[in-house]
Amino acid sequence: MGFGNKRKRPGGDAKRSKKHTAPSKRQKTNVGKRVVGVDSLPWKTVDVPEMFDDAEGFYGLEEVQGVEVVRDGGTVKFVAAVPESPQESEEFEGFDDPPAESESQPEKHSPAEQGEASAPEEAADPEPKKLTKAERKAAKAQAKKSDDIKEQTTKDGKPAKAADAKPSEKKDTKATKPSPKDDPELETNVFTKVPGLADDDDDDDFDMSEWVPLNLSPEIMSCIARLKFSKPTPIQARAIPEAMSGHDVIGKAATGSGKTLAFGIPIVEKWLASASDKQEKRHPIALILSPTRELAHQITDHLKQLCSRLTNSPYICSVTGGLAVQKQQRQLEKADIVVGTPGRLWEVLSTSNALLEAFRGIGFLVVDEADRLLKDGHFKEAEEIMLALDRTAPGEEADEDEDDDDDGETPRHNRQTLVFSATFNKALQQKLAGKARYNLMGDAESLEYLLKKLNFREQRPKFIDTNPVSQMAENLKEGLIQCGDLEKDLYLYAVLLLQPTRRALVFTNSINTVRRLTSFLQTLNLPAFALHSDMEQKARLRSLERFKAGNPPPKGQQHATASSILVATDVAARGLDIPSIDLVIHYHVPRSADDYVHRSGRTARANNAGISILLCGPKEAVPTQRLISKVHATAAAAAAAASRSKLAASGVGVHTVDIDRRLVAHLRPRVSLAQKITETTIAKERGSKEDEWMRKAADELGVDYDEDELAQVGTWKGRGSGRKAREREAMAVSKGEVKQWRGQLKELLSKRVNTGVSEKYLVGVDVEALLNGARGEFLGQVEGLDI
Ligand SMILES: Nc1ncnc2c1ncn2[C@@H]1O[C@H](COP(=O)(O)OP(=O)(O)OP(=O)(O)O)[C@@H](O)[C@H]1O
Repeated sequence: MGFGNKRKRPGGDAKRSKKHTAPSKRQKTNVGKRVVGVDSLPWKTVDVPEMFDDAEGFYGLEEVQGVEVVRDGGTVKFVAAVPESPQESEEFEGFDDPPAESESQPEKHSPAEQGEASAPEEAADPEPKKLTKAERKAAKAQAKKSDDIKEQTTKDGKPAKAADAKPSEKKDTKATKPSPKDDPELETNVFTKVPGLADDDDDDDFDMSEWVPLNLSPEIMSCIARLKFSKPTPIQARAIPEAMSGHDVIGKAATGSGKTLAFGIPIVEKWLASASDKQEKRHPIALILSPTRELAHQITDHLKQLCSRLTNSPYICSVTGGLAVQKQQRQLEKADIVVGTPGRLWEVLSTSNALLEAFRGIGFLVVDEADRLLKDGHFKEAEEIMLALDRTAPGEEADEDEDDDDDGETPRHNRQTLVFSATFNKALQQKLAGKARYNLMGDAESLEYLLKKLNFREQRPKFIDTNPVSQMAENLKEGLIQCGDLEKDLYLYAVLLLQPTRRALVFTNSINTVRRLTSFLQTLNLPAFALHSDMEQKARLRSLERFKAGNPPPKGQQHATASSILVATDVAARGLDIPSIDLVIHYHVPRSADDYVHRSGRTARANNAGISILLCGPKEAVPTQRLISKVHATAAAAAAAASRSKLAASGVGVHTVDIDRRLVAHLRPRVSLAQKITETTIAKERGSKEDEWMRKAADELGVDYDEDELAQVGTWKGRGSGRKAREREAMAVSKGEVKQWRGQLKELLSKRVNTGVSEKYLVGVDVEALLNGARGEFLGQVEGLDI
């Protein structure tokens, strides 16, 4: 019996009470009943029945079992069937004050509640835990270093202070426990497990020696061994020790280079150190700000994976828009690590002084994708959060130096601030690196000024730049296809068809183009899914699920196509870590060099190879040229300076991909039909929506709706009139005609494309080889583009 998901209607409870009042026999005999507050009911996240289930009731929806709804005068009260225990065995004795939340809420770190794989302490296996070989090895490697750890000093000669005493000195290494199951909480389960995550036994002989210099606790070493990460990435190797020594850190590293764990590991280490000290309710230890919802969920998931073998693990939750607020409020009350988007976080935090007060005590404030988060539409809420964290609570004594915020003195708070991105504005980089005057009081528009708002604890945060020469991932190959402005659909289709990929990500600059291209590719029988900010959150998450679920094409398949394609706006450009994306296509040239870096960075992650292809029309030639020179300027200069270097030998930057033009021409009939079908379908949908809107408007105005008259009004000749005219034309196409086109397209798609040269059929083109310099037929030249 489940009822009362988060969409329960006010007033609907009394009616439901009839349906749900009778507890089962088993409940009557085995459970104690008590009155509890609605927020104290043991809500459980509704599981997703199937991946693509359309049913209501997941993504943030919750249900509760064994609850009676009883009317008490004018109020409705909830009698929860709570499991009987020595402390909780009292029979229901009538209405009383609701018991404290802790009595009826699942345990703070219970796996069922958190979706963590770790077991609650009371449910611990009575058998002593056996360590895997890797765990033993990790612990041994760490023990070898323990003397050094004890004597560890900071550069200043002071004793190391972050994670002040190592958890390893305080905790029993045998406490670590392998985690048996996946996270059942769908909202944080959007991203698949880290590939290569092995069963415990496979950890045997896993060499962790390269992690030893970081002086991590045996628990964390064991967690990392489980993830099969044999060595820290450069940003991890440099940022983790600084953060663990208590410093503020600004970290810059290429896309896909492991920045999440660079801040995640120090946070979990500190939590482990403090968790062993305290029994009472803890304050949250870290607040992590992310610019997009998907990234917030991904970070949450990544940190949960890291902690998945800890017996006692931090409660990690995400707080983002598009999902149930009440659930997030409840989660925030017991969270140790919170990952969220600024808008929703501020919405929830600003309504509760208690929450705000709790968050004032955080040990870490992390700003991921800082350059985006501190710009765009996010800054206002991010600033509110930062100000609120530093503000004295109402009724609290104001500190004497209250105006510290602005005078550059040490701020009152005691948190560390960790700021990460693959891209920072150049002038700021120079300042952070100490090459220019360092003054975080720059003009109000600049990132420099916004960083000032972060109120670093230290005058000079540690700036770590692991990719000063090239911002692009090392194994990324970049190509450019020059084509006519109206031929982009054709070349997009050609690349997707010719280049075998497991997952391809197509970026556009507009939501309308995402809609059109998704429909266009689907019409061509390609598995395309849309992602943009105008979609409902549930649909966004589902698109990502579907994108990830695509299967690789069968081996030896002649017409190799991408197994799944995501068509997205820049909402997918930052941070998303989806395994096996091997191709990124920029359908539109990105608006900025940084956008290009981040978009391209969705492939070639964690040392994997990947290809980024830019489709460039004549009108885009100039911005493209600028963009490329900006992205590759430093690398080109470095290559020129050391002309015998490998980099110079292989050439720097973007190469033109010369695809055989005749091959592409053979695809034209398919593309033309698919374009006609798509445009007609979209125009009809839009038309009927507009029609409906006009009807309603006319209704409200009390005037007659005259379709013909309104159609006349729409025949103006101004801006957008061409599109309107095309739309009208498309709307006039009969259903029969569309059906006929579909039939023709089906016929074409069922046949292999004969390239006209004797028996030669269209087969995959090795774009990678083309990028390496093997030349196909020249595709066409765009004036003025000389790359
Ligand atoms: N030490 C490591 N060894 C191997 N893989 C790692 C290591 N650390 C992290 N990874 C993996 O690398 C991938 C990229 O990590 P992450 O998402 O943190 O990158 P990022 O630097 O934040 O990228 P972006 O700039 O795009 O946000 C993830 O799949 C992660 O699991």
